[in-house]
Amino acid sequence: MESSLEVSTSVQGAPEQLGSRTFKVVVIGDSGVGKTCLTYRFCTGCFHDKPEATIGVDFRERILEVEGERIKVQLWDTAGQERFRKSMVQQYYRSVHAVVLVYDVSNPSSFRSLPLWLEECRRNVPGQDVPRVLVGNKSDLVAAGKDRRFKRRRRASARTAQRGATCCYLLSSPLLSCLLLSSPLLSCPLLSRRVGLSRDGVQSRLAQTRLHGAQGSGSAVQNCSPLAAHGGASWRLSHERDVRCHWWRLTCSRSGLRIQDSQL
Ligand SMILES: Nc1nc2c(ncn2[C@@H]2O[C@H](COP(=O)(O)OP(=O)(O)OP(=O)(O)O)[C@@H](O)[C@H]2O)c(=O)[nH]1
Repeated sequence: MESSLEVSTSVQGAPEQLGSRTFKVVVIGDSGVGKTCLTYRFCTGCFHDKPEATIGVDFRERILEVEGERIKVQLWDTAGQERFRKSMVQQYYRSVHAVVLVYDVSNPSSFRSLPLWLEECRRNVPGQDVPRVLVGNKSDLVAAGKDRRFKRRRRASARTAQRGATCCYLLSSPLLSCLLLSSPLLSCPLLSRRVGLSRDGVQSRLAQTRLHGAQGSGSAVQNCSPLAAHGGASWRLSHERDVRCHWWRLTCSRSGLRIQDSQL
């Protein structure tokens, strides 16, 4: 198994602290959906020009400040190809704090695979309802709003995924909100406009965000996302069985990260 470690503290300029808490986040999804690019970008602030297929797992880390505390986010970028995962899968999920599921918005088959990935999660973290975040990557490959065929396909596959992903979180904790809304994203003018907040504003909203209720307990829907500030759109936290999923479509390209929201 090959692995590498890329540590970045530069994005927020926070020096690593001895004894800071570590959060393990596993990133899963079909091969080629962009897991390496996404995690690399998050940790280094740069786009990975020539990523190779991940063998086993690559580790990347970044220090973030959440509610006044410096925490270490350790991303496990796992191989999408079955032959490169093999018997390691159990290790990936050991003591995991959150799982990020990635699909490629231009590749419906990567979307249809989501229930299988969720099933893998369930098998490996039995009895634990870990937060799961769904990311649709490569939205640059779909001319938004123009390709009707794709939209129809996406709606159909979204319904399928919804059935499989009945317990999907989005922005399910301050940690994950920070993870996705941290400085590389906020430096993107489009997102700043959408959020309608300065970075400090976002951070302070995140500080007010609380994960409501524990795993699986009744209804836990809360208006919490900083994105709620944009145009009155209601972004909600949920882990109710039949609650609709909220999605981000995220583009990680050479020119930066771009984010679009949509509600299924
Ligand atoms: N157009 C576009 N291409 C992307 C984006 N993100 C990644 N890619 C490309 O998608 C290809 C696969 O990216 P990876 O990050 O290696 O995919 P992966 O999911 O880590 O793949 P495995 O390691 O095999 O599991 C590369 O050629 C990337 O340049 C994106 O947002 N837009």
